[in-house]
Amino acid sequence: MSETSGAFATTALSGYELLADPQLNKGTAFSEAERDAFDLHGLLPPSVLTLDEQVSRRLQALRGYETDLERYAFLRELQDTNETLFYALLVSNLEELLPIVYTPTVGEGCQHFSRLFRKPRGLFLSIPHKGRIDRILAHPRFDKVEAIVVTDGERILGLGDQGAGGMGIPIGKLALYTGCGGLHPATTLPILLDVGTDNPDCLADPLYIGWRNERVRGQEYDDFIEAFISAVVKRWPRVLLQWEDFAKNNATRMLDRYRDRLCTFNDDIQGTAAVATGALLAAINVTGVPLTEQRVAVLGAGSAGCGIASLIRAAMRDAGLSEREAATRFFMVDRDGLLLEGMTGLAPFQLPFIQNKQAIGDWKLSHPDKIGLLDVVRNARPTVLIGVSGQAGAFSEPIVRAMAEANKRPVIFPLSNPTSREEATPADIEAWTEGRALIGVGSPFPPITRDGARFKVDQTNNSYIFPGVGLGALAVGTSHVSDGMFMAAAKALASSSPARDNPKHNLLPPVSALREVAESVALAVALQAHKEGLVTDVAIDQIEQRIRAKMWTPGYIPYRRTA
Ligand SMILES: NC(=O)C1=CN([C@@H]2O[C@H](COP(=O)(O)OP(=O)(O)OC[C@H]3O[C@@H](n4cnc5c(N)ncnc54)[C@H](OP(=O)(O)O)[C@@H]3O)[C@@H](O)[C@H]2O)C=CC1
Ligand SMILES: CC(=O)C(=O)O
Ligand SMILES: [Mg+2]
Repeated sequence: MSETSGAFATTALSGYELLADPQLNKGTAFSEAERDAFDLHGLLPPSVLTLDEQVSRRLQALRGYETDLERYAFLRELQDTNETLFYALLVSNLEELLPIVYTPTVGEGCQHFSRLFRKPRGLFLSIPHKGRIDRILAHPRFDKVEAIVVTDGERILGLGDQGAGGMGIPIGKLALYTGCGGLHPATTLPILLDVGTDNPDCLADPLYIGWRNERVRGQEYDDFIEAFISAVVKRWPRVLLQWEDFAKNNATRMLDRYRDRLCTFNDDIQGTAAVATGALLAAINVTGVPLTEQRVAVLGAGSAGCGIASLIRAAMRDAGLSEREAATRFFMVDRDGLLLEGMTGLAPFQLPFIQNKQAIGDWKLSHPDKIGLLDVVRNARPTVLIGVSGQAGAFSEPIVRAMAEANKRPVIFPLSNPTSREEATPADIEAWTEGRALIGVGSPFPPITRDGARFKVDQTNNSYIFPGVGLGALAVGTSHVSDGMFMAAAKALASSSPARDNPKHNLLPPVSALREVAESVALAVALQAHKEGLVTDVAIDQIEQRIRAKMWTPGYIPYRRTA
């Protein structure tokens, strides 16, 4: 264990033990004095490097690999060996490394997790160990934990059930909490709730590292989650807990059940809603079509789709539409077509978004039995088309062309992840709309050509939101995370839109600016929490300073040895 006191840290570890601790290890950057004090001579090559030199060396090695999956494995290994160096490398190369640490490569990382697993990181809590959760969380290593990202691995990006391999996602999300939101790595904890898997490939794989069992469901699942949350709240009463990549039958249910019990939010529902709303508000500055005149079609009426619809609808109400009028503006298309009054089998969280039969009475339909997206676009003439279905290519040419026909500047956001699951590619949308669309994608794509120059389409991903929400909430110790805080985050994001100065510019700041984005989102979120009375012991004029003070910049500090 180590203690940090401003300019130096103390530890009783030495020699191999010190080098084996990723939170303390400096590798070749241990100074001569530290090598003397901690018995490191001989264990390290004699040359002492600076952090910058270590970063250059690792970057060179990283670039030498052939595939992104190899780069992912290399970075994970580095993270588990020397966290300071990992974050120094990440922070100084966000644009290049985010697609590896995060989407799309993290998806492959999850799919290959059983083969890539080397060293422990975070916690695997499995059903057979339900009675031991308190004991597992009690380890002193976790004393400093402030932020948890938890998944049960059932809906990993658009890749479906990855079982225990889903652990890659909380690890990746928390890498952004630190890399972008500045939370100290020792305060973050990724957790995989291993409740089994229904993925036949995992179950049949002799090397699968998870609990080899079909997914536990129903009361047994709920009891396990309850045991987990109770243990978490007991261990860290003020922790921030982010739910990530739960399947749609659990995501909203768990959020509703626990949002008043602890400081918690669901990233796929609320974080995605805020980035989509922020990007839409930014697009409105360009198109000039006010929120009160927008009509929104969403493909995929699951967690993300209904979360997005809910926040945009709240923004419409803020802009002056009545509740009833705002409700008519959404066209949610799921697997069985447009969500329509009278449909059976809808989930409770979908019910607020069903269309009225009368409202579509005069639609001309090519398939009256199942109203698909093309019929919706042709008839409703939406101004905005959002994809969160995980279905590659679902925004077909006729659909995109119909958007272009109905709108001077159609807003088209295929947001599914990873890259292989996007509903359309930016290049196709650009071609099918004659360059008139305002495009946002969930995962990175190569630049398109626009006006004869290379144009990098906005990665409209909740990574623009959750690091700032976590930072803001923790900096002021908010008791809960409210919907108002996500609206504040969306507006803060929109106000940092480069298109505000020049409509030809991007809707969102570049990925390389994610640290600045997190800081401004954090400020907006914390101010909103304060306004809503969710902050009790921080004065409003201290908030900005609190946020800055909370942001850790990767760097080494000297160590002193304790007995
Ligand atoms: N850009 C971003 O920041 C984010 C992107 N996402 C992405 O969005 C996608 C969905 O996530 P999430 O909402 O949590 O997942 P959900 O499973 O909750 O929702 C997806 C919905 O799409 C439906 N669907 C499946 N196939 C079709 C189809 N052919 N046509 C219409 N609807 C279909 C699903 O139905 P069924 O259940 O029957 O299959 C389900 O209702 C994922 O790819 C995810 O990576 C999510 C969060 C953030
Ligand atoms: C980005 C994200 O959270 C997802 O695709 O699930
Ligand atoms: Mg997610």
